[in-house]
Parts: sequence; structure tokens; C-alpha cells
Amino acid sequence: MALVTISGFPCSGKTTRAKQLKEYFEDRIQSAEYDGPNLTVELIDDDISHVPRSSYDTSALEKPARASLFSNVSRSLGPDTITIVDSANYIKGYRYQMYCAAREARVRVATIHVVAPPDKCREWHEKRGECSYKPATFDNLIMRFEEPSSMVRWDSPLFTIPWDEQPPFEDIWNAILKGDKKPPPAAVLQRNKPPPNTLQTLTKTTQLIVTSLLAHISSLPDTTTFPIPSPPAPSPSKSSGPLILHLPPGRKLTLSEMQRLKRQYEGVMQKGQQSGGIAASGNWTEEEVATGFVRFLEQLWETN
Ligand SMILES: Nc1ncnc2c1ncn2[C@@H]1O[C@H](COP(=O)(O)OP(=O)(O)OP(=O)(O)O)[C@@H](O)[C@H]1O
Repeated sequence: MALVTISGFPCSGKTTRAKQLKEYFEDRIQSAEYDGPNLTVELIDDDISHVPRSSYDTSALEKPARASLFSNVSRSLGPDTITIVDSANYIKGYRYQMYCAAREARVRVATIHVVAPPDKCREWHEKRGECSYKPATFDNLIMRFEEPSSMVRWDSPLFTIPWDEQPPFEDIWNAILKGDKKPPPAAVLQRNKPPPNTLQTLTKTTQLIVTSLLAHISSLPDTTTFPIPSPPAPSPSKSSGPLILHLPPGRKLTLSEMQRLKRQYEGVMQKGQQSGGIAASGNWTEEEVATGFVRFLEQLWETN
């Protein structure tokens, strides 16, 4: 359903806000007025991703830590989940990466910037005692913080929550439930590929026709027609008669010519499928392939 990314200075109150949001979302989901899908709220944070505060001491430690958090986030995203990511999320490239994962999962996004002045964060950090950052790491994280911006698509919609104000719960709820869904990246919108056995039907049917045609010609060298065997052609009882291929007059067909024409026809069918052609539905039957192949060959031989 949605990805909610929390971002902020170290010890700025990100977990405090994340927990408040989780509680609010769960209350809404359980309320009598709620008539949406059955949603679960998942909180993904540094602790469950096995990312201790010391991971931020060096970039060598931070890289795998971010990867671990990212893989937990990706796994959590889904149509029935509100995923809240409670971590520093201070690098805009990293927020972009999560935004892309959300687009691929076709879920809505929202960014929460938890704002507290550095001195306040420091004061809370000293009071907290446990789960501490090294002083240099704490300062570094503040210095390197890349503030979210509502001007960039991966941070928007952006909700800024000052330390001494209540979060705009209702607005955030509406954004993740009713806001625009960002379209998945182009690379994810693959063209409809024919189902695997459709390609198999195509190549198997054309191969059967080519093989039996060449056998037919070698046993009846003067023949001018070839009745397509059934299957793949419709059986005579179902239609007006067998499907007949009219052969080019005055010349002998060879295996290499037929193999080339077979490949050519298969290419046309697959291109047609991609651009909404004969089998845009993605379902070729043996009959359709056989009828199409006969028409293709006859038209070609007529014009050459
Ligand atoms: N708005 C607030 N008002 C007063 N105290 C707060 C506020 N937000 C957080 N604190 C205090 O600051 C401390 C750190 O809060 P919290 O764990 O939510 O921060 P954090 O940003 O998640 O920290 P970290 O960077 O370590 O993950 C807590 O002890 C909490 O009580």
C-alpha cells in the first residue's frame, strides 16, 4: 500500500515519530469507519536490520548496513502493508533507491522529515545514554545530512514535523491511502511477453508444417497443393475442409528456403504480438499459427 520514509538528524526523534505514526495508522485501520483493505503496519528500523549505531562510524560499515535495511524494506513493500522506515535515511540517493523500490512494488510513498535543532538532538542524545553514537559520528551525520525536499519526486509528498509540534496525522494518512501512485519505472513496464508455451506453439506448428510439406513434395514431386495435416489445421469436420497450401508453380521448394520462410514468419508473428497484431491477446492456437503461415507463404509466393 505505502512506503513512509522517516528522515532526520541523529537522535532527533525519528523513532518517537515512527511509533506515533504506526499507532495512528493501526487505530485508523481498526476504526469502525475504515472500509479499505486489510492492512498491516510494519516498522523497519536499524535494530531489526541488525544495524548498530556504530555502523555509521565508517562508510565501509555503513554500506552493508544500508543494504540490510534496504532488503528488509523491499521485502516488506506490498499492497497490504504500510511500511515505515525508521532510520537516518539522510542520503538522497538512498531515499531515491527506496522510492524506486516503492514504484516497482506499485505502492504510494510519503517522506517524513523529523526536525529538531542539533543542540536539542545532542541534549536528547546525552540524556538517552544507551544506543549512543560516537561524538564524531553524531557530528558527521548532522554535517552530511541531505535534507529532503518537496521539489524532488522521491521525497514528495513531504511532511515536515518540527520537534515541538504534532504530526499532521490525517494528511499523512490521506497521502498514503488516496494519494497519487507513482508509475513504475519504464524498465519495469515490460511489454506483454507471449506466454512461454505460445512461442513453443508457434515454432512447433511451423516446424511440423515445414517437415510434412517437404515429405509431401518428395513423395509427390509434381504436386501443386499441400493439405495441412490435422492438427495443426482445423479438422475437416469443424470447417468446410482441410486447410490447403497452394505451392509456387514451376519450382521445387528446398529445406533451406522453407527454414528461412519459417523464421521470417515467426519474426512477423512475434513483432505483431508486441505491437498489437494478430495474437496481441498473447494466445496463439495451433490453428491460428497454421492458417497465418499458409496465408503468409501464399502471399509471398504470389508477389515473387
Ligand atoms: N519531540 C520530542 N520531545 C522531547 N523529547 C524527545 C522528542 N523526540 C525525541 N525525544 C527524546 O529523544 C531521545 C531520542 O529519540 P528517538 O529515539 O525517537 O530519536 P531517533 O532520531 O530515532 O534516534 P536515533 O538517531 O538514535 O535513531 C529519546 O530519549 C526521546 O525521549
